[in-house]
Amino acid sequence: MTPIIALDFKDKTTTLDFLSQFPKEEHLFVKVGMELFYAEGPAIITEIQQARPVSIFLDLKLHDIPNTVEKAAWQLGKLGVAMTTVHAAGGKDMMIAAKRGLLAGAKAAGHPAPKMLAITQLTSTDQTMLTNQLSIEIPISQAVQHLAAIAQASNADGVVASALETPLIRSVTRPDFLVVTPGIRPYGAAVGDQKRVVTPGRAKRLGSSAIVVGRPITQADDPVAAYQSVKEAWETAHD
Ligand SMILES: O=C(O)c1cc(=O)[nH]c(=O)n1[C@@H]1O[C@H](COP(=O)(O)O)[C@@H](O)[C@H]1O
Repeated sequence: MTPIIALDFKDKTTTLDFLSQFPKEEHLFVKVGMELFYAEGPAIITEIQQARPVSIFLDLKLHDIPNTVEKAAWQLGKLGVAMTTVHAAGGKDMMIAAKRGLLAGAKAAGHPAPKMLAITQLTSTDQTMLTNQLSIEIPISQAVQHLAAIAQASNADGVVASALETPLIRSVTRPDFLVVTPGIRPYGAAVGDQKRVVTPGRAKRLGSSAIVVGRPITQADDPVAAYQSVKEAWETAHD
């Protein structure tokens, strides 16, 4: 998979202006998150699909009781996106219900079902926060590995985690299980609110299935050049 660009923009105009810089021949993989989806609603998915060749990762991180999540997932399954997210912390019943909803919604709309990824521990979480705020006493890598195993047993197609945890996740999951890794920072890039960061080349070497990159591309002076540089580092596994 090519690097996934996080379209964390405030509205449709900003998003389509950003995308218009990229050559149409380039098939992009982009992520629509809460900010853009809440601003524009489901129509933003079609607008982006009509604007250029693209695959869409719709990242709304569902986390609620199983019945509510199943019904929300049914709505998302109808949209024709490639991937979507739930929180593994919602538990096994919730993830199984989410997958059921996605499959049924996609079937009703005649689309292939989106891959369901489970969030393990956010890349903005560090050990101090895990221990002091969430009261989880085990090492963060062990917490992530545990949630990945639960996610696989709950019909998830993969997880979202820091690339630092990919080898541990791979040790307890099947070979085609997806490990999608945000918190990616090329050397020298501002880390911002991320805690567990990795360069694109190292993420590849650690075994990530795909990387998610936002601000290092979207806030760059030349986003197309920044994207090409991330893509090259990812493809060659060099930094
Ligand atoms: O689900 C995600 O994509 C996600 C999970 C996670 O643990 N950490 C994380 O940063 N993300 C998302 O990945 C993107 C990272 O953006 P940048 O930090 O700007 O590269 C944002 O859209 C986050 O919402």
